[in-house]
Amino acid sequence: MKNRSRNFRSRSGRRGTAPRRDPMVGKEVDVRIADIGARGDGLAETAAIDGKSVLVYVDGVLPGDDVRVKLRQKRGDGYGAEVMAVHARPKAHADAKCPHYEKCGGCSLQHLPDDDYRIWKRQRAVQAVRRAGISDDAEAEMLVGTLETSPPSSRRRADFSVICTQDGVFVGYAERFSHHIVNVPGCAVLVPEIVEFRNHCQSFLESLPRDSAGIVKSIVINAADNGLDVVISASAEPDLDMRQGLAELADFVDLARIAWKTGDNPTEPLAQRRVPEVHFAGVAVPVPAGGFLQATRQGEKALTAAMADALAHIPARQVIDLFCGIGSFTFSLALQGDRRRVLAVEGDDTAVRALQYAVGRAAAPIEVSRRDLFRQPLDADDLKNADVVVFDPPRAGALAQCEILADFGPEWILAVSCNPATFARDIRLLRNGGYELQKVVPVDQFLWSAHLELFAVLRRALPAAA
Ligand SMILES: C[S@@+](CC[C@H](N)C(=O)[O-])C[C@H]1O[C@@H](n2cnc3c(N)ncnc32)[C@H](O)[C@@H]1O
Repeated sequence: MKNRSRNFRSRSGRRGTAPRRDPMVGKEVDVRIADIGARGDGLAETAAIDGKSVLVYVDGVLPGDDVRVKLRQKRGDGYGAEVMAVHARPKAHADAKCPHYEKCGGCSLQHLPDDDYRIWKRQRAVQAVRRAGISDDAEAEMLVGTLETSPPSSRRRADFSVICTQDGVFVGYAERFSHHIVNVPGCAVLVPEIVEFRNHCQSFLESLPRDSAGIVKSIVINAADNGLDVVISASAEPDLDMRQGLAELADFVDLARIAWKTGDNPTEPLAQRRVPEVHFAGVAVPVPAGGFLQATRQGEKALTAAMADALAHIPARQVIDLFCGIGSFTFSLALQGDRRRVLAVEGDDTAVRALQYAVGRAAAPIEVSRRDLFRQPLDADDLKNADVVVFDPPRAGALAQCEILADFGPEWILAVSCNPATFARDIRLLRNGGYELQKVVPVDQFLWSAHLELFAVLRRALPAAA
């Protein structure tokens, strides 16, 4: 038989064999949605070419929906699919809350009725607890508290992609099923100041010649307590018109600061009208350009309150706050309730400097240390005087640190996580090292999306008395 696979030249110039087209891709099949998966898609099954069952991930559906879908692309162990026709919807879908819902890929779960959404999100926490090794369903259910949800119009950080072409200027989020960017002038999750600034920004870029506007690639905006802090990332340095235009825009909308970043170069402030600041436990902390903030003030408050609640029952003098950022938790750990000494550890230099500055001004009992906790986690000696360790790592989790905590950690650990998968892995490690998971609080700062924050209290089981 003739071999139909075409020879082609790869980018490296070497000859290879073109990947064979997957015969399932493009196929239309009828499915019934069984469940909502971890990323918020409806889950269904269909028969593959070999007759075996494969998973189908469908956007914008509810369990029980009967739909005809087109398989679009291979996705992990199954196929991503798009609804072509609805045969039956036993349960009504909720009306979208955002005018951009149909196009924008940002918050894909607006079609879930409110109660179903809250139950689904809380169940993500219950599943993470099960994956951490607690196989008893009733026990996992009992450990997980009520979902703390941030309201619409409360997200204080936006990371917009920007595309300026002859077709127009787009400042927003990736469209569903595509790399196109959709403008979001009425985004329902961001704080109104950010939405308003996005709209001004789009108009400003539209007023420029396209090749001049075309260097802008993304805009990161943090709503600090005293105004917006904006970082524009671009492929080239700004020309004079761009600099002047952005400085005027900063004036017009009363931005705290606007800065420019070309490639990997350091960020250059274009206009600073005041230093952007946030307050933690009453202490003003300068926000580094593009620095990390908890996504909503309400989410930060819920996490801090859960921490204070746990600490009310823990006699702690010495606390270690790992992956502390600019101190969202550090100041309340040190200054609220019993005054405690805190060692705050963070890898990012700009965050460390901002925190050190605020600690100095507040004369707080906090020592700040810069350290890469992936490569050089705290060891047994570093941990020996701590009563409590708090950690809040990025999405990758705190594997290296948890391996050491499992053997040498203090009696109490308070864990925060923005990724249920790495949360489950890290908590399992700690449980294997002798910690008992006592409580989990799910915190929803990313309304109508699949993202979830988790707070957990762990206590080292004491050896039984002889
Ligand atoms: C989820 S944020 C939490 C920050 C802080 N706890 C808060 O709530 O604002 C994770 C933090 O870990 C820091 N980080 C990331 N990788 C790190 C590493 N390898 N070592 C130390 N810190 C790191 C980031 O800079 C960031 O500040």
